[in-house]
Amino acid sequence: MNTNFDPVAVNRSSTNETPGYMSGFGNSFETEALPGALPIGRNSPQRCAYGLYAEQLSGSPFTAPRGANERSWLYRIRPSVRHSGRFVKADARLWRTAPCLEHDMPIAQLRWDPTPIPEDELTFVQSVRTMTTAGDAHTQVGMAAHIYLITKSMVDQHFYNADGEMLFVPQEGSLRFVTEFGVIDAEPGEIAVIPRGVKFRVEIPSGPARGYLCENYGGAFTLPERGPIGANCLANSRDFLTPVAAYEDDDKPTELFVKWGGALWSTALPHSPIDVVAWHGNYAPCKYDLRTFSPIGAIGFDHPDPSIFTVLTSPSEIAGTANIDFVIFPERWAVAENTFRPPWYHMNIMSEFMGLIYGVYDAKPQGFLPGGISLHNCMLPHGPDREAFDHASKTELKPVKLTGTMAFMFETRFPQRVTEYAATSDALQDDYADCWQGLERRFDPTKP
Ligand SMILES: O=C(O)Cc1cc(O)ccc1O
Ligand SMILES: [Fe+2]
Repeated sequence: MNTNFDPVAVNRSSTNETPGYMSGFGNSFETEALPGALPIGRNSPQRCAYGLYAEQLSGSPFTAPRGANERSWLYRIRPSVRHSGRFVKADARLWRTAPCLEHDMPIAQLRWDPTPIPEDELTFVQSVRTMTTAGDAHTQVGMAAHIYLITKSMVDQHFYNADGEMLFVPQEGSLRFVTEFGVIDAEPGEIAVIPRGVKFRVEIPSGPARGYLCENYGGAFTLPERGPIGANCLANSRDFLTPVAAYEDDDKPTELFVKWGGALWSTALPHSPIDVVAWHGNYAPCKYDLRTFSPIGAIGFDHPDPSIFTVLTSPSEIAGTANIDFVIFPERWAVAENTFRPPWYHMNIMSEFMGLIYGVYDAKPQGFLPGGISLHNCMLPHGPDREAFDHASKTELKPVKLTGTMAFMFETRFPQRVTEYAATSDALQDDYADCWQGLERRFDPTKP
């Protein structure tokens, strides 16, 4: 895995296997896999080229303000309505949807070890295990945080999620998303965002894969405002990559799974739904290399709020109060003078689900492992463990580079409820809160 950003190593272009990407975030893209497949100057001609059907996929209400209005036009071999018409309930296994009140976990700071990848054959849909849920999918607010442990590619199977948009954070093994819009390859260090309603299958070209998944029931992820930072840095639009059109003309029957209303359903399709020959619009999947994030930080003193590391935000109706912030802690220099450099001790209204993709997280040098999880819910105190406190209080404050590290946070305004699976998982650490027990009294009124 390449933990350092090397622009040459970033796969932005075509390979023999995947047709390539277009650069930009939320652009009005247009792409066609056959010349002339895309109607010019109109969306819905009387007859589409090549006998294609025109279909609109909207991710926002038609009348959403322009900046939040998302839709694409797809030109496909068969319209999406060509399913069997009958949906049957499928086994959602450990995939849960908010509100999920199955477990009444006592309030606590929680931490899980990485969950080993099982031996059994598990496709993406079978492999999702929900750790936390927040809000209510039925009212399109909140989120769920899952892990996935995939050991088998989806073959003649596809999936779409009507309940939410999906933000994939690969931690081990790469994922190939064969989507209606084109093909995305994402490796650890990269993320992929699949909007609500987009059909796809997940393949594992390099073997078993483990990672994190945020299911966003609320407003679509978008770039945060930069405010006084200006027009550059943090996540730059051009580093988001959306696939060019690529289609399958395949009449093999396929099973289509749909997550809808908090349940998993399945129906039969007589053909591959990856049959979009051309598309245009601003509602499309994308990937982003987290190593292209340009962090802004304290170059004087003090420790800024972690919102400076926001990659994507899912807004709520209240300005500045995110449904979800996706925040990363990438490689960076720590240079602040006369400063306790790791995160301060804190209690926050937002609830923090953290994962580690690789390396060491500065506030938790022990016990928070790549593939592991910590959960610091609304108003539950947390901060550096004893070891991190001691080190940061005594260390010489010369410039230090935090290298080879990538932690992240799904931070939501809603308290996160722990699922039965998460609460009973062997990976749950029973001694996590002890990491702060060694923080003894240091007060001495005679020593200012
Ligand atoms: O709790 C954490 O480790 C995440 C975090 C990091 C930081 O730099 C400031 C606040 C915060 O919640
Ligand atoms: Fe925190």
